[in-house]
Amino acid sequence: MTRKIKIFDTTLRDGEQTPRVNLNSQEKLRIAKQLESLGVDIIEAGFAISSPGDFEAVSTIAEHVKDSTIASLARAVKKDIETAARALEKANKKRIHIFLATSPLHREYKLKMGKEEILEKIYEAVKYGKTLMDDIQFSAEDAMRTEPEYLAEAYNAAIAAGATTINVPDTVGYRTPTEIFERITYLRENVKGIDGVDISTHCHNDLGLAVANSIAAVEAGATQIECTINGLGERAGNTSLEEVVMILATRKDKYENLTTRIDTRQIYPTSKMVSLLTGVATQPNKAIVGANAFSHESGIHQHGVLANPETYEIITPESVGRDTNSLVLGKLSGKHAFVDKMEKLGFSMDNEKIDELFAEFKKLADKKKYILDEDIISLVTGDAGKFEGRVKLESFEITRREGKPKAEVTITIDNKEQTMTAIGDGPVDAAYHAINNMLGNSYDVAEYKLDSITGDTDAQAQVVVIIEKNGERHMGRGQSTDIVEASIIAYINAVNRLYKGEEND
Ligand SMILES: CC(=O)SCCNC(=O)CCNC(=O)[C@H](O)C(C)(C)COP(=O)(O)OP(=O)(O)OC[C@H]1O[C@@H](n2cnc3c(N)ncnc32)[C@H](O)[C@@H]1OP(=O)(O)O
Ligand SMILES: CC(C)C(=O)C(=O)O
Repeated sequence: MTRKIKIFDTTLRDGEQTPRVNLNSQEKLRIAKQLESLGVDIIEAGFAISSPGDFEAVSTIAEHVKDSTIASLARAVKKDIETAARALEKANKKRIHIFLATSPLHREYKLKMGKEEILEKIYEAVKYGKTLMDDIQFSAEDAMRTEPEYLAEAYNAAIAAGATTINVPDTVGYRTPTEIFERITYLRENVKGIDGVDISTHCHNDLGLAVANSIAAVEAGATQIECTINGLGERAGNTSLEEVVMILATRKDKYENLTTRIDTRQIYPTSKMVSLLTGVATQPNKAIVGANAFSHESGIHQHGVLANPETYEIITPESVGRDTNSLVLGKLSGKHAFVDKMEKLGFSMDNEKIDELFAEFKKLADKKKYILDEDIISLVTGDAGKFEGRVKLESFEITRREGKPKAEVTITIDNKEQTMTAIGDGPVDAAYHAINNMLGNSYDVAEYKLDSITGDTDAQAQVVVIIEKNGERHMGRGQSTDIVEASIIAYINAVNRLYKGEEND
């Protein structure tokens, strides 16, 4: 009998808990739309009570993404649950994800609650959630370090109150696959009504076992996997979506009865988009989506692959959306080829947006010989990341004076144009000095990261800058074929986000 495995993506919630990652609601919406095209069953869009920005992101996604169920996290607290329900009001399919920790450490030191009090809180919270919507998921935080008998009681309470999914997180990534298998088996044998609900797994990667542990949970009967694109998440991250999905898809001999709704051809574009928008690059040797995942360097391997790719490849690049011989676009390409490429990469948008992006594409094609898939993904991503703020770059010029770079930068601040020159240790440093002089402020650049989006010397660069003021950090991103321009755009983007944050305070 076929068993459908639901994919619950938490890139926008646990993934956003990755240190330094901070997405605005338009960026989150762009990712959510892509997750919908990917075929994700449930998108955890955020933690609505945590900030006005997260509330806005959850409600925007609820309004615009209709195929996937949209979920918001909530503590076992009435105001969290109410806020989650309000943010989800416009969703076609919605879920509140209520959590409460159950392990001895969390009970004693964090919650300062006894066992009975926790069981009551679980029951009350889920019961209250049920008055607001039908689909309620309950997670026992730190389940895998909780006494098995008590954990079963916690899930008994959640199911008795009406939970439709019970999630069994390995919150600190402590367990091994055998232990996960045994724990899920134990719960299946000891929790009342468990056959009528989905059993979910949520594994962290502290010991590098998140993917293996998720698969072990599924082998023991779990029907939902919680995961993130590129394995993003708190500390060492979560189960990576691309890896668990491709394990189930590739090992059909072993998992012939398990299916997911994921369109695997959307995996690579989604991974690239998330990496560009979050500013977190994937390591080259990352399974499935890393730059080297389908590269063959050594002679014996190359010989084998030329004779038959299956000698050294268990997955085809095409099956995960890494088209090796796809149509190359350039400055002479027309709109049909452009739209065709966008569709193949899983992006659907209205005609007005396509016209806008096509114009951007032509400008880029004037600067670059070939436009690769990564360039198209970055065009769409860059568009989502655009942030119209108080400060705008008009022009800049870099020259050298007495051996040092000199930047002349023109910006508008609240529509008033200003020009300033400054000298620096390098061209970026000089440009930042000039901008700071015009802003009348100097921000600490806590981080500056430069990545190339594609190869070649005419490649697009992505710069991520994090600036700091009064202990608060603001991330900005810029993309251009010119690294100084990308750096200036990223800095101005970060300043605009800082200003926006101050307006909201
Ligand atoms: C395992 C996970 O990933 S859980 C999700 C983690 N994600 C986040 O924490 C990001 C978003 N969090 C936030 O924005 C804030 O922590 C908020 C808005 C939720 C709460 O902020 P604050 O009210 O300032 O509380 P703070 O974060 O300092 O402490 C958490 C409080 O919630 C309590 N708490 C923690 N988990 C739960 C829970 N599941 N149910 C009920 N109460 C809880 C803690 O005991 C503490 O209570 P106290 O204030 O009475 O001591
Ligand atoms: C809220 C829960 C599911 C969580 O993120 C964890 O336990 O890691």
